[in-house]
Amino acid sequence: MKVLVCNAGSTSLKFKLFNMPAEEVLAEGKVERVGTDTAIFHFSKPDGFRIFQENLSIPTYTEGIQLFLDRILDKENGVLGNLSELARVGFKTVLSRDHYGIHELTPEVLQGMEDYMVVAPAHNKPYLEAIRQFQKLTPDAMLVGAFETAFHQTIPQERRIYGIPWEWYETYGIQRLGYHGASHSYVAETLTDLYGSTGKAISCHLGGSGSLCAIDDGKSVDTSFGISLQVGVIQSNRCGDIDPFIVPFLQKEGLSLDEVLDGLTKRGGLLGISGVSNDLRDVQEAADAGNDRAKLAIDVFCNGIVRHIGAYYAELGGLDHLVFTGGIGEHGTRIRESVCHQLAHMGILLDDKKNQNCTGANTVISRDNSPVTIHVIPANEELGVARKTYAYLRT
Ligand SMILES: Nc1ncnc2c1ncn2[C@@H]1O[C@H](COP(=O)(O)OP(=O)(O)O)[C@@H](O)[C@H]1O
Ligand SMILES: CC(=O)OP(=O)(O)O
Ligand SMILES: [Mg+2]
Repeated sequence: MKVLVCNAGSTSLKFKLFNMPAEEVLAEGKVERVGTDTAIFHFSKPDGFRIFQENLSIPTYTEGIQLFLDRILDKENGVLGNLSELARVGFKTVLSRDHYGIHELTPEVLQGMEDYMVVAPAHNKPYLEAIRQFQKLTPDAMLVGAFETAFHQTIPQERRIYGIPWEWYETYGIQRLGYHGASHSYVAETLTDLYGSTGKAISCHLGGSGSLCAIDDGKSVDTSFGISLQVGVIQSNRCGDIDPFIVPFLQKEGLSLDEVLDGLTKRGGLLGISGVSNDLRDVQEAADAGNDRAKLAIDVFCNGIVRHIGAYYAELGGLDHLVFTGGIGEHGTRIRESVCHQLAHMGILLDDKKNQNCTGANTVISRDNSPVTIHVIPANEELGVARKTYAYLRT
């Protein structure tokens, strides 16, 4: 059965086409910097066929999806004769009111995504667009959503509950939910495959969005995202943790709620502090050229990671593995260096050479005598979604 997985990230669009249940990858594609004129397209097949294009104008996710579909349908180098060969399309969806785990994307589930648009605007919007595009393009395929919150259901209540009136929790379900479940669970599975158990681990998924997850014996026991994806470490253009009273204060100063939300969700984070870009590569380049705000943005980003690792170390009561994953986790050599050097006193001892030589593949980058083993594990969120999409039984 051919299963296509669509991972619409906040800055990127990733696809993997699987032959299931063999888990054979027939083709994969990635569009980076969606929504810009400097988008980058990668496409590859197991036979070695590769495409790499830079400086493309990809204003929306719809264009990015079409770019990938054109490639898989290409007469010469494609892998499908027709889109009707796709039996199922799995989406790494974020959240839908009252829906956790794996669901067929029925009108009710899509309505639940609409209902929660306000807490996940950078994610539910592109997913809804992508899902509607596939409803038209592949009317016979089953469309399935693997909602990110499922992995975090094991977080104990004292770390889920906010200090808010109890009826807000009961009436509106306001509590920490957590995201990046496909990535953090893949980290847990990979550590279990390598060591027989995760032990006490912290997974740092750092990409367009960033979240950390404390994992104890394979289970999520805390995470830095909340009910929304706006909190925790600073994100590429979202604010991360802030004092909630900034919102009414700015309103009182004359800004409308829409203006405040626009600032927090689109003009904050790395972009807001640096004033340069939401892409760490650009921010690093500016910092190297002497831009002080760019340097500060990187320092704030690293400090958030350090602070959360410290908190989770305390909650876990120790640490066996520290894992970096996601676009920045895999390629951000200097971010890993800065974070680990600040944590050497906790037994997180980086091998600088191994860190510099790491190409983003599955690698241990700690010193041989480091009490905590430090890993780079490339994210493979699509595999888990493919497995769940394939196994889904229509109810
Ligand atoms: N070589 C690199 N050095 C530093 N950062 C990088 C590098 N390559 C990618 N990144 C960062 O990774 C981010 C994208 O992460 P990714 O997890 O792929 O995206 P998304 O969050 O959209 O799913 C980019 O915004 C960029 O900042
Ligand atoms: C939740 C999620 O996957 O976010 P992103 O891809 O933006 O990191
Ligand atoms: Mg992502």
